[in-house]
Amino acid sequence: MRLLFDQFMKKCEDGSWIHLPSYNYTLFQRSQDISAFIHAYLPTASKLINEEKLLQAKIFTRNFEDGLGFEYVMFYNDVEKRVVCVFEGGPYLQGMPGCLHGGAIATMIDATVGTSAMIAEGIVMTANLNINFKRPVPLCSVVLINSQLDKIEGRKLFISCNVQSVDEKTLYTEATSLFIKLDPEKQV
Ligand SMILES: CCCCCCCCCCCCCCCCCC(=O)SCCNC(=O)CCNC(=O)[C@H](O)C(C)(C)COP(=O)(O)OP(=O)(O)OC[C@H]1O[C@@H](n2cnc3c(N)ncnc32)[C@H](O)[C@@H]1OP(=O)(O)O
Repeated sequence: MRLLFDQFMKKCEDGSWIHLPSYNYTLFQRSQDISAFIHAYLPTASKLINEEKLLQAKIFTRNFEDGLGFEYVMFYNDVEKRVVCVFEGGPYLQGMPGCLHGGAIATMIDATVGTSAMIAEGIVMTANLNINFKRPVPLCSVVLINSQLDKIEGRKLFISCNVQSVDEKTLYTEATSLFIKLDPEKQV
């Protein structure tokens, strides 16, 4: 993983790729920011959310001890509208023995295509995620999640994605997704 990280960091030197910052925190630093966001964009949901519990909120993929869960780093290429995630699923993400849980793969795909969508259009939500699991991903192996922004139609963003082995010889997973840019005028 370190080797791949270094290779991508090298690609960042000429500015063609950007190393996306890790976000081991909520997207908001202050509780008022979280409340303001939810009331603005998710007014219906906000009525059901316990504000005290909200203070304990953490990003799902950053909640395991180092090396045990989701280990990943993302890079972005603006010209190609691509996000690449270098991902190693740790031992706590096991599904079938020795294999990564499909839900963990789906989570990382969602996070990668979601990052693509957020970079393109800001506040978005996943409306649809279609995944074909073609080969089992070995637990604790490093894989590349490649996402590509295919098109934007109004508030809709179509993003495709695949998960491959580092040598690109094995295609583990393919996915397509639809994200919707949230409209604060709508009562979602
Ligand atoms: C350069 C450095 C920058 C660094 C930046 C780094 C940033 C990193 C930040 C971290 C990123 C982390 C990413 C994590 C991503 C996780 C995302 C989730 O899990 S989210 C959690 C999981 N997701 C949720 O919980 C979402 C729950 N769902 C919802 O809230 C709502 O359904 C909605 C908001 C998605 C759409 O509602 P609404 O706004 O009322 O929209 P409408 O109903 O009006 O539809 C608009 C159009 O879309 C169509 N369309 C819609 N849906 C579908 C569909 N399924 N199928 C097909 N089509 C669909 C619909 O037909 C219409 O088309 P048209 O007529 O215009 O042609």
